Amino acid sequence: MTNEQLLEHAMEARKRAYVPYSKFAVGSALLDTSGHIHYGCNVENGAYSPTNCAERTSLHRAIADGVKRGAFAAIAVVADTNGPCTPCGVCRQVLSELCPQDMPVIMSNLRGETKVMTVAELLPGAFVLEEHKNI
Ligand SMILES: O=c1ccn([C@H]2C[C@H](O)[C@@H](CO)O2)c(=O)[nH]1
Repeated sequence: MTNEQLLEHAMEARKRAYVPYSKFAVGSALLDTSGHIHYGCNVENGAYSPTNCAERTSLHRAIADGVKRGAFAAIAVVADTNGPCTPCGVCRQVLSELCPQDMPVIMSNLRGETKVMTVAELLPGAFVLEEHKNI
């Protein structure tokens, strides 16, 4: 699976975004170590705070589908941004807990401007539970 292919899946996922409030559609595609892809899109809510970002949608969906913590290979994120779309702070924390620290996060926009950073690069000094520190 190339970065470009995973981004194509994120573009597909983006079409499913539920964004009546911000109108800002985000798509993600999360590749697990078995080769399965888990789609994510942002899902907003009239009470605002229940809104879920695309990245967390795909991560939580994968966990609910039985993927274990750490068994992820890459995630692609795309939105109509000026530069590549980067995950918010909350999503960085969730990525940090569930994914390998060296996992690539492939960020892009609709013009195909792409940047790749690892989970650790996106959240230096992340909060880590004591029981996760030696894993
Ligand atoms: O990386 C990001 C940044 C924002 N959003 C969503 C949250 C909200 O629905 C909308 C505007 O912030 O975009 C994501 O899904 N992923």
